[in-house]
Amino acid sequence: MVLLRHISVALTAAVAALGSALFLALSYFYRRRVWSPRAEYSSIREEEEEEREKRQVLVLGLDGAGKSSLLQGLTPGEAAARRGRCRPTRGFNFMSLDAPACQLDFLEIGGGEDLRRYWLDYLRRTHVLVYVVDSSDRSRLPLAKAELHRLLRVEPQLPVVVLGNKQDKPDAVSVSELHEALSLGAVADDRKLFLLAAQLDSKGAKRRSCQGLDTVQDLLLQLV
Ligand SMILES: Nc1nc2c(ncn2[C@@H]2O[C@H](COP(=O)(O)OP(=O)(O)OP(=O)(O)O)[C@@H](O)[C@H]2O)c(=O)[nH]1
Ligand SMILES: [Mg+2]
Repeated sequence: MVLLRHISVALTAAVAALGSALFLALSYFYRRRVWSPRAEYSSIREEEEEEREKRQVLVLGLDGAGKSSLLQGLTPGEAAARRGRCRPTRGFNFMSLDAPACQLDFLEIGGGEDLRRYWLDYLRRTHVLVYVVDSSDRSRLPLAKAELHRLLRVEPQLPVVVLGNKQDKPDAVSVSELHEALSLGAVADDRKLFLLAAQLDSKGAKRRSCQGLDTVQDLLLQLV
């Protein structure tokens, strides 16, 4: 009887010791995985870096100017096959471009009359404005100018790239005429403002024939 009691006490002690050892091992393991200050610090740093590397490019301009064509032209890979098949944007259109230094997030808001009232809502969150103009749409150049200057008044410091698109069309105005028609000379000297000629729709041809794309991309990477 006494022997049995000794064996039972010994077994209880062994189970208790094993349990404690297991508990200590598990606590140590989870403390290292969950609470390590170094791990927490590095995950915060990673999130911050991810956030810091994103830059938003807002793409605006009247309907039919070529905003979606710009986004398609800049999209690498599969989308290239769909170039030249743009439909009017009924809301917004988004595309990301991974550059070595950062991620460029392009956001196009449709240029139809009903959508233009929303343009201002997106200005404050953006790093660069790309304003696309149909250089051949002569009758609507005054409207394109009025809408551009409305945007410029709201964000006096925002860098702006104006693209004089559809330069392939015979009735397109030249870049200097566009400068005049859009009253770009009246824009404050301290604003970063660029006017580039472009031909963004290649009707299914390769990127090389979409004139202005590489220049636009390089310029944007410098501005953001
Ligand atoms: N000839 C010519 N056509 C172009 C050029 N760029 C765009 N287009 C055409 O113009 C039309 C309108 O282009 P989109 O890119 O859809 O215009 P958008 O500014 O996105 O228009 P919304 O989405 O309606 O605001 C399409 O049929 C394009 O194929 C260009 O450089 N030359
Ligand atoms: Mg569009």
